[in-house]
Amino acid sequence: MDRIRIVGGNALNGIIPISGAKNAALPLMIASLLTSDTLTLENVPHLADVEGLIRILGNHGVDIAVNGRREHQDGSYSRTVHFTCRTVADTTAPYELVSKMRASFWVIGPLLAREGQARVSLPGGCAIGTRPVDLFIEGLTALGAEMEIDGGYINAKAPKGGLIGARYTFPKVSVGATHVMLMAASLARGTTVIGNAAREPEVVDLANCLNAMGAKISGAGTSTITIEGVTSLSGARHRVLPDRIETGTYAMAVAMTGGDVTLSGTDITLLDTAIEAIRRAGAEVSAVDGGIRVIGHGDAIRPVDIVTEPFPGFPTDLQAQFMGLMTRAHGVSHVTETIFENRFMHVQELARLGAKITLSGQTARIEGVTRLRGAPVMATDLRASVSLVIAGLAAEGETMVSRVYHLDRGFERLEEKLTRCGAIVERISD
Ligand SMILES: CC(=O)N[C@H]1[C@@H](OP(=O)(O)OP(=O)(O)OC[C@H]2O[C@@H](n3ccc(=O)[nH]c3=O)[C@H](O)[C@@H]2O)O[C@H](CO)[C@@H](O)[C@@H]1O
Ligand SMILES: C=C(OP(=O)(O)O)C(=O)O
Repeated sequence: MDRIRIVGGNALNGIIPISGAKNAALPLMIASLLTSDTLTLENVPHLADVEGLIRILGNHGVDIAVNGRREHQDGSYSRTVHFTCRTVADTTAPYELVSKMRASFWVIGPLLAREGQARVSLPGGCAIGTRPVDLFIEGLTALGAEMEIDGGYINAKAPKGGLIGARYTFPKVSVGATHVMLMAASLARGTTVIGNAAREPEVVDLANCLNAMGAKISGAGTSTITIEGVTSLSGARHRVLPDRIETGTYAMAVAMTGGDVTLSGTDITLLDTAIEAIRRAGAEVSAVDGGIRVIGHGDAIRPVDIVTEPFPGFPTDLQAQFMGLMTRAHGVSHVTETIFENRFMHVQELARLGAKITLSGQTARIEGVTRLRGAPVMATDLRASVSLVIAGLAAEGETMVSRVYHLDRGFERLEEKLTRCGAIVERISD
């Protein structure tokens, strides 16, 4: 199993190219199930989750052609992938595949809309909470589907003639359930109005792509989304939006190690709340042509309290990384997690590096320390693992991160990107 070895203490200087967003690419890829034409996606990141979903879509009958990568001067490369699902080969998404990645459960929306039925295993994904699927069941039921749980699977059946547009208001904001409702309602008869929809940029990206395919969606990015159903969707070409979580992660790394880094190919407006928190912590962050410039001052980090919330609030997917940053702040800060009930697995691992963190319910109290010391640590989930990497970059001596398969789900060429900016980071394959 691969490990990542980090020797901390170097400031980061240079350019880090930001990849296409994992959390946008996954629903966009799934949208290819809605049409018999080709959906072409540009800027698709090369990640374990994307490769996993390619296998899952293949099982449903999607032909996939990957165009070679093109290296750019800043070290970035773009991958264009063509997805064609002439006919759906199988409406079952089996446990062996779906249990590895939560987002693969979302195939339930397009399968139900296009084929009138789906049998999809209950999902897996990061162990950060119970992560139920009640909102998907309620939402699709509102569109007229019969939903039944049987042997660890959801059996979904559309009424004769297909799904029917309806008004449905989510009792709680869910990114995944909003994605699924957008895809399902696009091919329903009549108009659907979704209340309390997720407003994340990845939802807007999916809506834009579906509209390019012929859907009639308005209001994405607000809490009320209206979808006028159409009888069929066509192919389209769409560019996956930049990864705001990767952007925020590297910005926090620079804030922690010090240095001057341009994050290229990204957009500051995707993560206003996180940028504001990083600025309050003492780093200088500005929009520059084609990206964001971050100047960190390493030893002069100020304590900042944050609370995770659905977009546009502080993203839960940056909570662990921000806690890493706060471990070296001058003073006490508080990090409150409101989205997932078990997203503090990084706390005990950060403690191995010398961090002083105490937990009380959903709030962590972090007492900044003057220095962290390298140690062996274990990745427990995707974002927790990268928080250990950035803490390792700022720690004295060697940090060895094990179980890096978590990291490979969501961070493309992490060692390479950091090494190019002066960090000592290497992958050790045992
Ligand atoms: C692949 C992807 O895009 N994953 C992101 C997506 O996950 P995901 O779409 O799974 O997260 P949700 O927005 O659905 O979850 C938000 C909250 O709603 C709850 N919930 C959700 C569905 C449901 O049927 N019932 C229910 O109670 C969840 O347990 C959680 O407490 O949004 C999360 C919140 O921004 C991010 O952390 C994940 O990185
Ligand atoms: C939690 C995440 O992914 P997933 O929803 O696939 O578990 C994540 O991207 O941080």
